[in-house]
Amino acid sequence: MRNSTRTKFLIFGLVFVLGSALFLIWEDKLKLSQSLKSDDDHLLPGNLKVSFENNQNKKSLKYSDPDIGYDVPVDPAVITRLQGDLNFANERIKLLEEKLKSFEGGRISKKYPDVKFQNYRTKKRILITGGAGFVGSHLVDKLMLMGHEVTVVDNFFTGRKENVEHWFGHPNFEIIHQDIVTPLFVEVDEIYHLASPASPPHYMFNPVKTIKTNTIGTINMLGLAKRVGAKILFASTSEVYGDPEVHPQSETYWGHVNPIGPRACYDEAKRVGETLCYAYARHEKLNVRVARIFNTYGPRMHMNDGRVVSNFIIQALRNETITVYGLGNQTRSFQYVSDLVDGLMALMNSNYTLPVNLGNPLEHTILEFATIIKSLVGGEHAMKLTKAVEDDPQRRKPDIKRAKKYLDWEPKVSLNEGLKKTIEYFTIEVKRSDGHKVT
Ligand SMILES: O=C(O)[C@H]1O[C@H](OP(=O)(O)OP(=O)(O)OC[C@H]2O[C@@H](n3ccc(=O)[nH]c3=O)[C@H](O)[C@@H]2O)[C@H](O)[C@@H](O)[C@@H]1O
Repeated sequence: MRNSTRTKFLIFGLVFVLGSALFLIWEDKLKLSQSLKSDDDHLLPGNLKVSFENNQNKKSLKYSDPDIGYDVPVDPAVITRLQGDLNFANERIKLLEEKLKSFEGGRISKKYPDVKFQNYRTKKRILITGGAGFVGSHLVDKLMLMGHEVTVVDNFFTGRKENVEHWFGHPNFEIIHQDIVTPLFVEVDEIYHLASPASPPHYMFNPVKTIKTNTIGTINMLGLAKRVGAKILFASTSEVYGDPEVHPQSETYWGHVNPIGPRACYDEAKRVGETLCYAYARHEKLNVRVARIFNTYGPRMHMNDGRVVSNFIIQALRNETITVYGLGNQTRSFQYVSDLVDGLMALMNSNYTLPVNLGNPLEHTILEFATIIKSLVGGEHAMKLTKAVEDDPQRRKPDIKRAKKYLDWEPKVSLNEGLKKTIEYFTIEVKRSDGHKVT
């Protein structure tokens, strides 16, 4: 009796288990067909394998389980939608992979020029105001290659990020987007204070702003130098000599500036900048350097700078008429940017504290200069004499005896060599700005 009861229980149990299993399978199938009917792909169970089989023009879905195979008829619209979703997902993956690649290229595996190793005693922390500008960015390159820590501060009025972008992400490099008319707090050993618009059209664009940058901005930088005990170099200009009555101009000449003319915002502001430097030097024992920079040219000059070098080269490259202001017998002496950078560094590293002219004494009239550029660019270019510029200095040539004696510096790059490099640079810039592909 006992045994037959046990057997009955066993049979009952077996039937129950089998029944439940069959019910579960039926329920699963029901859910599947409902999910397909509901036309909602989010309900598709994860273990479904989609196989697009054409069976008498009907498409079917299958379980991925190899033991149990169901062919469930499905609406072709669902398959089309699934295919669309799959394509969309693949496109998104491709896009994300490309983004990841560019991110890695830009940040992680970026190649920098080889930078010299400096130990903690020789490595300097250097601030360059206007470091994204034409001269500033070449100075950045030189100091970075020497292995120093360089911080650039620029308001990007005439400076451009692309001038220094090759250093972005380097551990020795930092860039601050700020106008130096607002005080700046950084810990540095040396300051190269170059920030200011420099070409006549740029500095005349907003005269009051040019004055503020060279006065308030300079006070801020001198204050910073005082606070942190840094040495500071102020980028002054040959324009402090105005339209000179002494030729060539030596540092002992006090100049001939019209204090109320259109150039005064720059000339007089730079003169006040120098005055501020020596007031701080006398009263605050600040270690100052003053460079009087003469006409400088080279790659990274602004295309719309309006200066004679960029204007003439661009006009020649575009086969436009070369515009000579006035009679063209005014003179200038042009130095290549790498010579200037060497001079600035030599001055900073010297013990000489009075102003020093940095320029190339080779003097040309503007007409001669136009002819030189025409012959280097090649082709036939018309030349036109246009209205003279107000207060345009008529003669300019640096006396560089001081720089030779105290800095052991003189320019090395010939006009021919420097202009060829500059023309190469502008050839690419002109193509780019005219919408041509640059290879
Ligand atoms: O480097 C210097 O010593 C100072 O002088 C230059 O000012 P400037 O000499 O007037 O420079 P440019 O604008 O290049 O003019 C040079 C001469 O070429 C003439 N010029 C300029 C442009 C042009 O299209 N045609 C032309 O004949 C000007 O009238 C001027 O006589 C710079 O612009 C200043 O930043 C700098 O401080």
